[in-house]
Amino acid sequence: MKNTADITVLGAGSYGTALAISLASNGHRTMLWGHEPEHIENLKNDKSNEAFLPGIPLPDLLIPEADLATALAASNNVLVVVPSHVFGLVLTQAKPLLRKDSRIVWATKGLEPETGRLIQDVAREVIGDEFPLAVLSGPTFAKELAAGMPTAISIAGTDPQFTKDLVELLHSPKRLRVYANDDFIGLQLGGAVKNVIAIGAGLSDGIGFGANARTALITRGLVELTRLGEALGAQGSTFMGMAGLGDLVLTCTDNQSRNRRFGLALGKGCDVETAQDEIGQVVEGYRNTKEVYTLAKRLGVEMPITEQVYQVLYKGKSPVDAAKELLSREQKSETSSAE
Ligand SMILES: NC(=O)C1=CN([C@@H]2O[C@H](COP(=O)(O)OP(=O)(O)OC[C@H]3O[C@@H](n4cnc5c(N)ncnc54)[C@H](OP(=O)(O)O)[C@@H]3O)[C@@H](O)[C@H]2O)C=CC1
Ligand SMILES: O=C(CO)COP(=O)(O)O
Repeated sequence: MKNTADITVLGAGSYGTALAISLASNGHRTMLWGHEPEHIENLKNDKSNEAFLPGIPLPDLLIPEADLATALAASNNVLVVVPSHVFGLVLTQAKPLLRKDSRIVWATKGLEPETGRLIQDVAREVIGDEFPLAVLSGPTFAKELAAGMPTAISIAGTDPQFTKDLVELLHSPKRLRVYANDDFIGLQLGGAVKNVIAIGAGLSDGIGFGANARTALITRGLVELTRLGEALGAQGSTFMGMAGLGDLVLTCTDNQSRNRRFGLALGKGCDVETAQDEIGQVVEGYRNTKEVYTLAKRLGVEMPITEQVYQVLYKGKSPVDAAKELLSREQKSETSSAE
């Protein structure tokens, strides 16, 4: 009993801890693995994750664990919640320690560094095709989820039984509503592209533009996401749900979003490094912008907002010049399928 769990969470940052708290609060024994033994010791001693979610108590059923082998032996359900740029690395470390019956779900939002591949492709390359896979995606700030505030999320995967079991584990009538979805690609892509648009919204607000500009960015950002998603085989309707519109509205409008805060700082004249240091947690959109831009170019999909955010982050363009370029684009119909 001591070393078994209903689910193991890999990644003891803000979101991994929040999901582990949520699972444990549902009455499930949940092991939470983190790669820094000192951090895990602090979790055990403080009975909270003061570094990432200060003041929020860890339920008794949440067991912090520093040993990856112990964590992976404890349960066949493995929820990976590390930043996208280390997802492949963590899964590679996990691979020889996985059980034969392991099932892998991730809440990571992003694409593979440099190539812009979906996380599912990274997972398949590392562990092969035999393990059931799933993804969680949607508008879920870690702090609110951890505090038990009402939240909704979507889930999709390759194996209906795994998806059903995950809904059972995660769903709570008091705190977390989980929607099953059959668009595995769409859910992954939504979580990555919204990071880029949230930076764009932050840039716009940082410059001093108002609600009109922010809302236009959300609306046209949704069009960009849908266009890229359909080119990848996702269903357009997915993006009207939690993993599209939901996460875009959340992260483009609320300063809990690190991507939005990053854009805000840049819009006010801060440099990339200082803005990242001040946030002190992962800003997925910084890398994701390059990845989404690369993917869109490869597929020949027009993504003008992404293109301008890319120019600001990687080509030294000023946020004001980027905004001017977006505004001065040629007139077009709102519903045209091309740009
Ligand atoms: N926070 C949120 O509200 C939400 C986050 N997400 C997604 O969840 C993912 C994780 O983000 P989040 O928890 O917020 O990020 P944080 O920055 O809060 O935490 C990241 C965690 O990953 C750890 N980590 C870094 N490198 C490695 C590694 N090589 N091996 C193991 N662990 C590592 C960090 O450890 P260390 O501190 O030692 O570097 C840290 O504990 C991201 O893809 C994010 O987009 C999705 C929805 C909501
Ligand atoms: O994905 C998130 C909420 O759904 C978290 O957003 P940030 O990574 O921008 O903080």
